[in-house]
Amino acid sequence: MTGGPARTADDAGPAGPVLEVSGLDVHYGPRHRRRPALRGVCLSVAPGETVGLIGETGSGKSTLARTVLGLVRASAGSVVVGGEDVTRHGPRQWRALRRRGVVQYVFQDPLRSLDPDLTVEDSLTEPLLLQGVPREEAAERARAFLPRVRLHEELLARLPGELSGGQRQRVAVARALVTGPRLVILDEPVSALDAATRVQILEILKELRASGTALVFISHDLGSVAGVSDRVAVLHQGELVETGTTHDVVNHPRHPYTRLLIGSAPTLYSAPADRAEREALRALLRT
Ligand SMILES: Nc1ncnc2c1ncn2[C@@H]1O[C@H](COP(=O)(O)OP(=O)(O)OP(=O)(O)O)[C@@H](O)[C@H]1O
Repeated sequence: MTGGPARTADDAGPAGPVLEVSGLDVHYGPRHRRRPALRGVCLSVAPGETVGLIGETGSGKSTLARTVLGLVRASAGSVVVGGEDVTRHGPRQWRALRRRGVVQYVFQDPLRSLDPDLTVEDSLTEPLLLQGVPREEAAERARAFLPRVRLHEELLARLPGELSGGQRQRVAVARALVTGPRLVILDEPVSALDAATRVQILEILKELRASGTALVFISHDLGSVAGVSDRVAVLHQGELVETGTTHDVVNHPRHPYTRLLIGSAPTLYSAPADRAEREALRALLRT
């Protein structure tokens, strides 16, 4: 970020975007074999908004999530989280940001989001304790959050390994949201779940939208994000090719790749669902 006094995540006004990604380039590999994973990505997320980020495998979705979480370095452009430019943050600054609970995350595999040695209760109270909430109040707030993710109190004493996949993911969602962060990045949170559990988690996410936390919901499947998201952003080969309200993107997709994605989504109505047109769109994308 250039110019103006340095701002921190705590003094950012509530009206400003909670996430502002501008002209983001990310490369992987050694200098002589650098390959671009993201090119010129711009994405803005307002407080309390849910944005679905979709794209097929290898399009750069996880790279974008990991860059926003400070796990991957940007080669160019900027990432501003809660008003704080985090693009050049080092590990120590990131630790401080995570400690303040400005941004949280949920990964596809809940075992990656949860410490296998912490009980459900400890997993839920830990982020609150890190923020300085007294232990008793933290335990109370963790307990009070359980109904919002449809978990029963009797699970509080269990370790992640003693839960079903769906229960684990609900704990991961609760852990990410219990502190009321400004922004939560969910990277394929339902992809590893069976159909019934997927629907349950999607319903929970839909209800949690009212909490005021902004969600970036990443998926290769437009059908999963469409029911939950206010807006949808479409990544194709490292570039954001389309962004719009979910209604507009689903009903009037402008980019051929978006039309292809919609045509491939079995649960969505779409004009180009016809195989011949899909093939024509595929050919267009290859040129
Ligand atoms: N650590 C890494 N080192 C080198 N290349 C990587 C690394 N991580 C990802 N890539 C490459 O960057 C590109 C984008 O990968 P990314 O994982 O962001 O895609 P994605 O859309 O999340 O895919 P998926 O849906 O399969 O998770 C791919 O070409 C991938 O091979």
